[in-house]
Amino acid sequence: MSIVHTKIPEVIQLEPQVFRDDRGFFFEAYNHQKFAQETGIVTNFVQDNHSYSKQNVLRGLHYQIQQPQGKLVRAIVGTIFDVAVDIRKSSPTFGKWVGHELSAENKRLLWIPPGFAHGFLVLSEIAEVLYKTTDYYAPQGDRTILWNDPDLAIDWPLSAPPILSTKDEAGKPLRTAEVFD
Ligand SMILES: Cc1cn([C@H]2C[C@H](O)[C@@H](COP(=O)(O)OP(=O)(O)O[C@H]3O[C@@H](C)C(=O)[C@@H](O)[C@H]3O)O2)c(=O)[nH]c1=O
Repeated sequence: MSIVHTKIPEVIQLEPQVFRDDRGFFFEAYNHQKFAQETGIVTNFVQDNHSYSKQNVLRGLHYQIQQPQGKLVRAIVGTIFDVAVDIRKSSPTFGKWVGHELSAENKRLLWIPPGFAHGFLVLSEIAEVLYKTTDYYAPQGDRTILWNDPDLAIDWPLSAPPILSTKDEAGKPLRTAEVFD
């Protein structure tokens, strides 16, 4: 597994070693010990999420103000543009974002620590996304930051207007959103 610290160093891109043979391929999508050794982060994942989305679906930018979740995200079908936004007020990278392409093809994973908002845009015809989380779903603390907040200026690689949930259409700009200290 190779790891790359993104331009927000706590957000880490991981690329597993893929073993290919005549049958197909094999790789360890997650290994608790190796993840801890290579990233220095000891995680305790408690939930696995799986979503299916059509092209141009944009989910996000989501976080839980209570029970903040770290997320380890990958696409097992298709391609997504996966985005993490630092929403920790005391952080030198507060309000900054990183976006990385994750696909069934490149098999990359993105580690998004607690304290970040997360979202993704589906670039392929469909995408299935799997992600592990370090805390449970807690709907009362569920929050959404507006995907196109001009203060964030996320450069989404859009080819058409995004398909959004009602909740996400009503997201708040970072300026008025509840954030972490
Ligand atoms: C996230 C979540 C949703 N649900 C339910 C609530 C709702 O009825 C339905 C769909 O929920 P949402 O519209 O919030 O799903 P979605 O827009 O896919 O939300 C997800 O987006 C990505 C970007 C994330 O980072 C996740 O943490 C999560 O917020 O699933 C759960 O039961 N458990 C969960 O963990």
